[in-house]
Amino acid sequence: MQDTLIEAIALRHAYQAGKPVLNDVNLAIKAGEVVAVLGPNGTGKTTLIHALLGSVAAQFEQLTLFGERQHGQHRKRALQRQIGVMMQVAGLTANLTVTEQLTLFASYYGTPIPVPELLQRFALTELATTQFGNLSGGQRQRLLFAIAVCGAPKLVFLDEPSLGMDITARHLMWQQVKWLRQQGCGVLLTTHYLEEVVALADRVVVLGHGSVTTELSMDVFKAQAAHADISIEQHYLTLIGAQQHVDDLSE
Ligand SMILES: Nc1ncnc2c1ncn2[C@@H]1O[C@H](COP(=O)(O)OP(=O)(O)OP(=O)(O)O)[C@@H](O)[C@H]1O
Repeated sequence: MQDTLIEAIALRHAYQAGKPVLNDVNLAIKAGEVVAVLGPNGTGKTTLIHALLGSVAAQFEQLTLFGERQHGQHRKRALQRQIGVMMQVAGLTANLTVTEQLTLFASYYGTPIPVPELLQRFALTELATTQFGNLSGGQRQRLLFAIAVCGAPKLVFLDEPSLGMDITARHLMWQQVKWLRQQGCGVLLTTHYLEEVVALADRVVVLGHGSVTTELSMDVFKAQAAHADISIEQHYLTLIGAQQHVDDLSE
């Protein structure tokens, strides 16, 4: 049986009293598994990652991280180090070069991935001496992804990692996610690109207004679409209850 890396039961969070963003969300990620968390804008995907990391004060019935029960917001440093995180908003020092950034972040870990390997894996070799402030949006995303995995984590949270990436960079990112999975890493991926979900995910979790509305394996997701003779995109729109809305707009 695969190891469960993280398991949350009845995760709840509200930024403002009386306005819950996460409502009793259950989520588990196993070693070597890519779980795509999907849902329309504002349904709580980023908040879910913050809640798991303890960067917001979420409540839960139970949260287990690498087999250890967690209490409140605190996460032990030793456990945090085993998690790689790439969030949508991440500021890095503008005047440090790509190599300097990677060297700095890798130095926080005991057995990091060597910087030359990171440069090569994330197609950053030609940008090695470029300062962060002079990188394009997609190049910054590649660097942020490399930083997220530089400590050879067991679990990775990727919040819309391919935002702004060109097609080549996106495919390169996919290869690296597949490589992480081969290493036994568990991956939580949020994305609005369904082709990415089909290429990478083993399991799909759909959030609607902060609750899990659908959870199914990628095989079942694809089979349901094939059975209904509709595209993956149409199937997803049906699952989130938006197909009728799209049909109405196109009439
Ligand atoms: N720091 C905050 N303070 C107050 N409300 C917040 C905060 N961050 C997010 N929210 C609200 O919480 C809800 C969920 O936001 P979240 O960013 O988790 O959604 P998301 O599913 O990741 O969206 P997207 O697909 O647009 O990235 C939204 O209504 C958002 O306005």
